[in-house]
Amino acid sequence: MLSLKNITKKFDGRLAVDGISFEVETGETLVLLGTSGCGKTTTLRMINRLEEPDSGDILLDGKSVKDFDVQELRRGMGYVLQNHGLFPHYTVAENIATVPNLMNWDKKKILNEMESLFEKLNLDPTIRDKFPEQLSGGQKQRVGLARALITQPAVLLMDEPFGALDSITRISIRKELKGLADFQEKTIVMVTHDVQEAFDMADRICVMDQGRIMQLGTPESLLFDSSNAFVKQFLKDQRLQLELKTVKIDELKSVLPVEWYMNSGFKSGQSVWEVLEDSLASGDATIPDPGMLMKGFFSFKK
Ligand SMILES: Nc1ncnc2c1ncn2[C@@H]1O[C@H](COP(=O)(O)OP(=O)(O)OP(=O)(O)O)[C@@H](O)[C@H]1O
Repeated sequence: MLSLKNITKKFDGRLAVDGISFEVETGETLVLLGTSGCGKTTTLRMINRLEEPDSGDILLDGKSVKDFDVQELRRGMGYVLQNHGLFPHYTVAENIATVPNLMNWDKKKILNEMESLFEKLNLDPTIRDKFPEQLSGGQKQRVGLARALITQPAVLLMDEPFGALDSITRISIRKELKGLADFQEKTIVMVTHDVQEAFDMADRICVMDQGRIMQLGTPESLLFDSSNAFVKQFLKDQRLQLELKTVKIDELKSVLPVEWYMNSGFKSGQSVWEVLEDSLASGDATIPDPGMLMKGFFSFKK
């Protein structure tokens, strides 16, 4: 478990992070969400000591990060950046093997782990000997992820990891990652300013403004249980889509007619959004009456 306790950081006398506290459970994904300059990246960088807080403490499984050897601490935390952070003069294979080489892994183990990551991250194995500039944006980001994951760190820090990608690639990488067992087991802190991305990835979301936490909670609680004016305004433009993505079809059982529920081709656990999307994609309606579904959704919200 990762705990931040009353963390403060100033740059040139100005507070960038102002008394932040939160905990991230093992296996949980916490997303720091907020506009540019609200202190998300600084918060993330303090976790692996790329920045030092002015006050407060950060604990990893009960031990202050200050008491770790800094190299050892960073090796235990994968770090993924928006611009992938690959070394331009290293091949893909050399980039991914950087930390395993520092840890004196034998060549065979590195190759085996690399092969398995190529498969999991949908990377074409023929790019192994290419240099980053010869790759597409999506491939570079996948290589960046492979590099962060190869040593199986317990903690993964991700700073706008999909920010440089087009929206289609971004959505597909997000879906792939969320499906990976390696990913689900980790303690993850991810930074983004993209509201949809936060809602797609997070177990809990920490909305920040001017170095402070405005609200920290599940996507549901941010949408349906927020009295915070900043949070309301921040989610305003995308609220309907977020709500449709957050409410599960199973939750509408009590408000939809039984025959609608019985005759529809949805899978339990799908969000209302996914059911609508599937229905549109299939061409012939898999749900008998989409209007009925929307009616049910709005009456559920009341
Ligand atoms: N090394 C630094 N020196 C001086 N000021 C800094 C430094 N790093 C960050 N800041 C300032 O601290 C504040 C918070 O920056 P930070 O990068 O953490 O915000 P952010 O929410 O991640 O924004 P963005 O999404 O634009 O990266 C900003 O006002 C920024 O200008």
